[in-house]
Amino acid sequence: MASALLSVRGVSKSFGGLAAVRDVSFELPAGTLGALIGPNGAGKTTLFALVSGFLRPDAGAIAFDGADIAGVPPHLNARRGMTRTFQIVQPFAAQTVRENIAVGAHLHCAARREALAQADAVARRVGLAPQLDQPAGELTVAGRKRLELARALATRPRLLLLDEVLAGLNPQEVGEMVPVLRDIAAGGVTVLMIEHVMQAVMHLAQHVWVLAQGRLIASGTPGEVTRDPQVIEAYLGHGTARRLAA
Ligand SMILES: Nc1ncnc2c1ncn2[C@@H]1O[C@H](COP(=O)(O)OP(=O)(O)OP(=O)(O)O)[C@@H](O)[C@H]1O
Repeated sequence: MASALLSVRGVSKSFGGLAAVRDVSFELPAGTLGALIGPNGAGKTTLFALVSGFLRPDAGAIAFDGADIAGVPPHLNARRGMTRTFQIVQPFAAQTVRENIAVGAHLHCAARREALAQADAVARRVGLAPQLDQPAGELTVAGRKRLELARALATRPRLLLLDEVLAGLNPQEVGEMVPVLRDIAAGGVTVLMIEHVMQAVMHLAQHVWVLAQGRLIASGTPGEVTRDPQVIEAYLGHGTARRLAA
C-alpha cells in the first residue's frame, strides 16, 4: 500500500452558523487519481480551500507528505508541491498563452527564457501548443480549461487539485480531456479532482469520496459509490434508492 501523500483528519469548517465541512477524514495515497463528488453545496470547494490553504480549518489536521499544513498559505503549499486550479478561469487575457503558462513556471525558474521554454513543454502536454502565441482572452472555454490546467502543471506539482476542469465542456471536449488528465496522472502526479461529470469520474478515478451536507457519506471505487444507496439518496432525494430497487 502506497503511503498517503495527503492526509485529512477530522477537518471541520463553518461559516457563521453553516457547517460547510463536518469532521471529514480521508487519505490520498501517492500516485492515485482520486475524485471528490457530491451534490451542489456539499462542501467540496470548501474542502479544497482548506487543503490548499485558502481557508484555515476550525478543527482537524491536514498533512501533505507527512508535514502539517493546516492554515499554511497557498504559495507555500505550491512550493512544497501542491497546486490547485479554480472553477472560474481568469487568465491574463491580453498576455499570450505562453506567457500565462510561464507565470506558473516562474515558481521554479527565475530566468524568463527558461520559464517560457517550460511553458512550451507544458502546453504540448495539454494540447495547447498550437495556441501558444495567441492572446489567452481569445481561447474558447475548452482552451481556457486547458490553460488553467497548464498553469497549474507548470508549477511542477506532486499533488494537483483540480476544481471542475471539465465543467462547461461538451461531451466531445470532455472525451478529449480525459486522456490528457490520465496522462498527467500516469506521469507521476497525484491528482484529486472535484468533478460533476460522472462519465469522466468513472473513466479516470481509482478512488472516489462522496460529500453531502459537509459530511463524507461514502468512499470506494466509482462503481461502488454509484451503487451506494446513500449516494443515490444524496443526489436524487430521500426514498429514491428504495423506489429504484422496487
Ligand atoms: N465564504 C463563504 N461564506 C459563507 N458560506 C459559504 C462560503 N463558502 C461556501 N459557503 C457555503 O458552504 C456550503 C458548501 O459550499 P461549497 O462551495 O464548498 O460546496 P460545493 O460542494 O463545492 O458546491 P458546488 O458543487 O455547487 O460548487 C454552501 O452552503 C455554501 O453556500
